[in-house]
This record gives sequence, C-alpha cells and structure tokens, in this order.
Amino acid sequence: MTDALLVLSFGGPERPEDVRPFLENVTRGRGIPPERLDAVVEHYLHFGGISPINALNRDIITRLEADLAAAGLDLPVYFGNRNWHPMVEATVERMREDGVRDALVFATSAWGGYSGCRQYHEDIARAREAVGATAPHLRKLRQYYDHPLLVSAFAESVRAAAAALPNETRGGARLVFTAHSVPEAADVNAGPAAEGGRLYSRQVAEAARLVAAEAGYDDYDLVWQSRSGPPQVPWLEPDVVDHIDALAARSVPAVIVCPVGFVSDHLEVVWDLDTEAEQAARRHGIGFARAATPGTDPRFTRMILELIAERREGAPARRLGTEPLLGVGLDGSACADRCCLAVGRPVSATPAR
Ligand SMILES: CC1=C(CCC(=O)O)c2cc3nc(cc4[nH]c(cc5[nH]c(cc1n2)c(C)c5CCC(=O)O)c(CCC(=O)O)c4C)C(CCC(=O)O)=C3C
Ligand SMILES: [Fe+2]
Repeated sequence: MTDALLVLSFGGPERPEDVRPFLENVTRGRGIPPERLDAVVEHYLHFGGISPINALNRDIITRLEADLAAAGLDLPVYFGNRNWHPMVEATVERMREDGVRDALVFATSAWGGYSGCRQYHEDIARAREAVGATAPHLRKLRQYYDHPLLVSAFAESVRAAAAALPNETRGGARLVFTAHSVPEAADVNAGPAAEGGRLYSRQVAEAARLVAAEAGYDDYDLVWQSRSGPPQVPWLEPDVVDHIDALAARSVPAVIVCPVGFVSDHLEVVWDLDTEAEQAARRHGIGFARAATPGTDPRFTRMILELIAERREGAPARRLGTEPLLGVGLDGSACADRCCLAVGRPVSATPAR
C-alpha cells in the first residue's frame, strides 16, 4: 500500500555562503574545470546566492497537496534533494520516523539518461542505505517527457511567448527548443544498449517535435545549453547562444526560446536563457521571447496525479511519443539492465561522496 510521495529534485543554495559547498556536491569527481566553477558561482551570486529551485519545488508541492486532497487521496508529500538541503537522506530518515513504509518517488526530471534518471535511482539507494534496514521502500515513477499534459503546457507557453512578440517580427520568428547539454559519451550510453543509446537526446527531440506540432509550428530547431565539462570533452551541441548568433546572421527577426528540457524556472533558465541568451539576441537587435516552463501550470500537478494512478490503480500510461519509456525502479535499482551507465564513473548504486 502506497503511503507517501517523495518529490526528489536537484537542489540549490538559498544563501551566498552555501553556493560553493552546493557546487562541490554537484561536481565532486566530475572533472569540471575550476574556471567553470568560478563562473557558475558568479551566476548564483548574481541572484544573491539564492537559486529559485527549492522555492519552485515547494510551490509545486503546495499545489500538489491541494490536488491530492481534492481527489480524496490521503498521501503525505515529502521533499528531498540530491545536492542541497533538504537532502534526500534526511528526508527519508524523517519518512521512516513518521512510519512511512512504501512511498512513490516523483523526480523533477522528465528524462532518461544518467543525470536525468539513473542518478536519481542512485540518490534513492544512497538515502535508503543511510537510513538503514528500516528505510521505507521507494518506487520511482516513470519518465514523463511525452505526457500529453506536459506537452500541452509547453505548447501553450510557446503560443503565449509568440503572442508577446511584436506583430512585425512574430511571423518570421524562429522557434528554438533547448535542453541541458550532457557529454556525448553520456548520451551515447543513455538507455539500455539494446535500444541503441542516445535515449536522452532522442526523448528531447521527440518532446520538441510534439510541442512544436501542438503549438502549430512545422519548422524549429533543437539546441543545448549550460555545458560544463572541459573544452576537449565533446558535449551535445550547438549551444543556444551560438545558435542565436547564427540565426541573427541569417537575418531571423526574433527567436522564441522554449526550455523543453526543464520543468521550472531555476537558475539554468533565469541565467543561461533570460540573461545570456537574451543578451545575445539584444546585441544582434533581434526579438527574444522565452516560453514559460510547465511547473507552475495546473496541468503539471494533474500529470503527477495521473502518474500516481498508473502505479496505484494500474491506469494506462498516457503518452504521445514512441521512444522507449523507462525510469521505474524499486529502492534505487536501475530500471533496465545496464541502463544509462555512468561514463568514467564507478558503476555503483551508492557512489562514494
Ligand atoms: C540532464 C541534466 C539536467 C536536466 C534533468 C534534471 O533536472 O535533473 C540538469 C538539471 C539541472 N542542473 C542544475 C545545475 C547544475 N548542473 C551542473 C552540472 C551538470 N548538469 C548536467 C546535466 C543535467 N543537469 C551534467 C551532465 C553536468 C556536469 C556534472 C555532472 O556530470 O553531474 C552544475 C555544475 C556547475 C556547472 O554548471 O558547470 C550545476 C550548478 C540544476 C539546478 C539549477 C538551480 O540551482 O536552480 C538543474 C535543475
Ligand atoms: Fe545540470
């Protein structure tokens, strides 16, 4: 019997002195160059050292609790993070103290791949190990990148962003989808080998296709953002800012940027898009409109309720895409054999940290 829901996310600092320790948690053993880390510290300090991500997740949880209550579901919701407080280890300990035995886990990443999926399984395993033998069972809900409610929330935000552009540029505006870049090798290893790899970029491409179609666009681009590895390591490209430069050189009058890879307006959105990408557009004198993320849309929490019903009542999985759909796992076990293996990292459910 399911007796709780854990919302599991990335985490972010909420005061300046926490920025460095947070970044050390994120990048431990990841080979991120110190210059990149110094630059990212500055991005956070630009916002007073406060990442919006925890507040956004608390807001999602408040609305989720209201939806659950309205549906007559008595399911307490807990909040834990991979990289910053509330840390998932402490949250799972509190769940144990509260007598939780069997919880579902909603991760704030819609995707397959190491960072977006497998690492959340690892977080679950690490938290249960920290709590010990009486830890609650934790079952991760599936990936949801092509759920009709998510796709329609994004499609509406694309239409709203287009409507915000002046009439003169709207018709010629280019729709550009963006998602977090990952190392090429991580993408090649995303998904079970039998599925041919690249599950992350394939799912992002499918989500972009579905959103574009529902928003009424038959032509668009898909680009990447926020790369952090050393320059000699290939990551998914092109970068969104380089792409805006290229569009301006082709005399495109405006861009509509849709952050399809993210569910809320956290730092990768408010810095990398609303600051850097927007500045690039302004430098070229072209229009810029950023589509809203779906986390604040009522469809987002309704989708979570549907994902819960899939597990509890065996309701059919509503989805629009055809790429492999994975991500379900019990107690941190991977969803499929050798799925989304970490490249250049120890293969273990409980990485040293
Ligand atoms: C696929 C993916 C998602 C989407 C799926 C999901 O949502 O989970 C995502 C989300 C996020 N990434 C975030 C922040 C960061 N990501 C970093 C670094 C990295 N991300 C990676 C991938 C992803 N990241 C990778 C392969 C790295 C390299 C290090 C490593 O191999 O792990 C770094 C290190 C410094 C730097 O940027 O270089 C930071 C600070 C925040 C929070 C923002 C806030 O505070 O509001 C969020 C939601
Ligand atoms: Fe990231």
